[in-house]
Amino acid sequence: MALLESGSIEDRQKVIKQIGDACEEWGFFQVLNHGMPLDLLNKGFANSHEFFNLPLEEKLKCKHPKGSLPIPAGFMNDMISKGVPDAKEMMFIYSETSFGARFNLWPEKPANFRLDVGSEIVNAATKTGLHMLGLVSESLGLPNEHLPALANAKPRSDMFYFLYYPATPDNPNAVGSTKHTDGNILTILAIDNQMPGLQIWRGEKWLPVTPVKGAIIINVGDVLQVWSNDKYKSVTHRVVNSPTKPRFSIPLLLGPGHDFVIEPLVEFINEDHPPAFKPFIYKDYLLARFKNKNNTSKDAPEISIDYCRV
Ligand SMILES: O=C(O)CCC(=O)C(=O)O
Ligand SMILES: [Fe+2]
Repeated sequence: MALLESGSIEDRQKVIKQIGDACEEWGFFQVLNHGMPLDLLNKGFANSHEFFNLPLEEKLKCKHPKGSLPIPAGFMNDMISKGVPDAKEMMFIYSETSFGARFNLWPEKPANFRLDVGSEIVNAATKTGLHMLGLVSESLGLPNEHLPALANAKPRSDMFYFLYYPATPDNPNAVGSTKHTDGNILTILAIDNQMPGLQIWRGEKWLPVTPVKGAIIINVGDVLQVWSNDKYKSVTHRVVNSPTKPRFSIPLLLGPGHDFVIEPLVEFINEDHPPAFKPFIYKDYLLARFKNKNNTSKDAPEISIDYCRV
């Protein structure tokens, strides 16, 4: 991304085209010189290590009672997919401008968690995410501000996860995040120490994403797939645990307005490309996905964006 600031107009166009090609072809890409200060990311991971290393009783102090919320906030260690527990723990935070901010639960330890994470880091990551969305907007031939403006309908639905995938020496096949697509617009993902484990589904097999030092990973979510009328792909991915090393990651799921109607944008509809999706209210989709995730039955159907197809 350094070329965006310092390069020629042609350099800038080259970077924008690379972003567009990656969104179309892979749904995932990595970015260097992304503008998210590395010291803030380090501070985020320092807080994450300290929090997840606390005794379980301490972490459970910021867990919402089951069923008390439409969508969870705070600590979670009992996520389950099709009857199999996810081998991970999570601290789930809504950004200050999100509809869910009032549900946040903050740990007492680490002492600075709320200040460091809740304000400074979340705000910087949101800014980086909106900046990336502006470039994605350009890559679709739209003005830079177009998609960020659509994303900005209040109240927002951004979600911020702190994820911890423990080492699983007794289970070499442990899966911390089971296969899914992201339901939001764009995900901005930081991975501590370039730990492997993230895989994307491509060509009928799992391909590893190998994190580059200092890079953040960006991936297309379902909403961007709908807005672009299937041009950009929200790609299925998962995370497998390591038998020897714990893994820490921090994704920001940049979402649209909670009450916003999502549908293919007119710019991507023409005779050859009629609307591929029916309009839907974002929160309805979000809630359906969460309910589905909490359905512990092995035969639960998977709610994906395909449910919204015409
Ligand atoms: O931990 C990761 O690297 C990715 C997690 C993920 O895919 C998600 O939370 O949606
Ligand atoms: Fe994901």
